[in-house]
Amino acid sequence: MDATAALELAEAAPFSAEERAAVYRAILTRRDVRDEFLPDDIPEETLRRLLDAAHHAPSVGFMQPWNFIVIRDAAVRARVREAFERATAAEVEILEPERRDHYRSLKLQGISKAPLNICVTCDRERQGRTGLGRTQQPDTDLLSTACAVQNLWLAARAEGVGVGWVSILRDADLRAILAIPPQIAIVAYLCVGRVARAYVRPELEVKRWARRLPLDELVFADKWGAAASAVRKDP
Ligand SMILES: Cc1cc2c(cc1C)N(C[C@H](O)[C@H](O)[C@H](O)COP(=O)(O)O)c1[nH]c(=O)[nH]c(=O)c1N2
Repeated sequence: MDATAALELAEAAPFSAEERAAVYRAILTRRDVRDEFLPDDIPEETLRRLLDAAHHAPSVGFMQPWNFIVIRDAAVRARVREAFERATAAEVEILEPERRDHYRSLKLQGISKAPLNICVTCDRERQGRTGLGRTQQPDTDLLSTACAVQNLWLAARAEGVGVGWVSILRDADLRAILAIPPQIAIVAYLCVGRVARAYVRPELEVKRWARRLPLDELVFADKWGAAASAVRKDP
């Protein structure tokens, strides 16, 4: 092994029971927040920690393809909100007729209520047109950016900050409103703000739109479709 690199290895022992519990608590109680935002601004230090958590996500070839457009301007958010309304109208049209009223009753964004919005983008050419790990799987830059979003989302939970991901937005609308150049992909539009309360279960489950699938039906052993009885329910 490269002796200089070996000097950079540090112990990677398991966390203490308390630390582990905190990590799993963040994972299990993270929610997509739409309506529980408080109006208080997020302190700069907190925002910086959230963005730094995102920036420490894994990325293909250590590409770090992300950028974060932090949006506080109410006028910009109002334009995004209008774009959301247009996109919702289009989405409702393609739903089965019997689900349309249910869909319309759901709250699916907090664009104006949250004091802060963040648009997370992916520069698809940050390391040239391909790069380590992307030759066969070119979309791994987008997947890396999604990892950054998840890091931010989990860190936000620990900070008492709610995050809601809004994808009911036409790419062209967001691109025009935020002046995003063509080679940059839009990955996520997030509503971000302090929250005092959050749903215990996913809001879409509480409101009977969907339910959590049983994990056991999703885990296979060795090949697609083979039940994995070896994966125990209670770790
Ligand atoms: C890529 C992507 C895109 C969206 C979402 C999530 C993700 C990962 N979610 C949130 C989604 O509805 C939510 O994660 C699930 O319902 C599960 O709930 P919890 O996140 O566990 O609270 C979401 N929610 C919403 O109200 N409007 C939206 O447009 C979207 N879009």
